[in-house]
Amino acid sequence: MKNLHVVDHPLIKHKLTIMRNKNTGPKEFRELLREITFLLAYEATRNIETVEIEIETPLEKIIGFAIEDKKVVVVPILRAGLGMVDSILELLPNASVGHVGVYRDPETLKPVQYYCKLPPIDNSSTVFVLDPMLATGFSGVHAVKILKDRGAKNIVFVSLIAAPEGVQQFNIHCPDVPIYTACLDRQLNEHGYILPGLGDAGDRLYRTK
Ligand SMILES: O=P(O)(O)OC[C@H]1O[C@H](OP(=O)(O)OP(=O)(O)O)[C@H](O)[C@@H]1O
Ligand SMILES: O=c1cc[nH]c(=O)[nH]1
Ligand SMILES: [Mg+2]
Repeated sequence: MKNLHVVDHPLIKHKLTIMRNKNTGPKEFRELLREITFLLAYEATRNIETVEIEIETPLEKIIGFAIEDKKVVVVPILRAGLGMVDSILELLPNASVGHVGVYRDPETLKPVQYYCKLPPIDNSSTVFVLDPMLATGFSGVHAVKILKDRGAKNIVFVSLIAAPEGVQQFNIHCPDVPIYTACLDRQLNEHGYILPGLGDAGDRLYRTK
């Protein structure tokens, strides 16, 4: 699974364990998703472009670096991806944000798109697609296809938990898209839920069940 980057860190493991606990409520769940996304983003943004800029310290002139975050587009997959946006924008304050609304048909597990609003994207954009759960991978691959159709060449997928089945979908359909995740879980159950997972991320964020 060469496109997979599991960000292995004690802070992430600790926070993810609290998120997985069925007794953790929505306030703490949302806070932890924001915190882990911040830590994942540190790794996922490792290759974004910088330009050299001249500045003056109180002592002398130096050539420093500035990130080119105006070329960055952040795309949460609704709904659950929304819980990751604020924290990545803290690191990339000038990024544009696009939204792709997709839910899984509970029978077929195929993605049903109900919304898409994207800023201008071209082959110089770096696009971070956000979704806490990569289960079958159908929703993620769907979002990546939309972005490629708009001209994106440099796409990074950021998730909290990935299933082997979802990583395999990416390997087949978009092997050029790296996946950054906090954990590779064991497998999917017969309803397409990740085991051990954390349940339905959207429902836990927004208390819809
Ligand atoms: O990899 P997949 O099998 O496609 O599953 C992952 C998708 O399932 C969840 O969305 P859901 O359909 O529950 O919509 P929601 O975020 O609105 O709850 C999750 O947030 C992902 O988008
Ligand atoms: O385990 C899963 C699988 C898909 N979507 C979720 O929110 N959780
Ligand atoms: Mg859901």
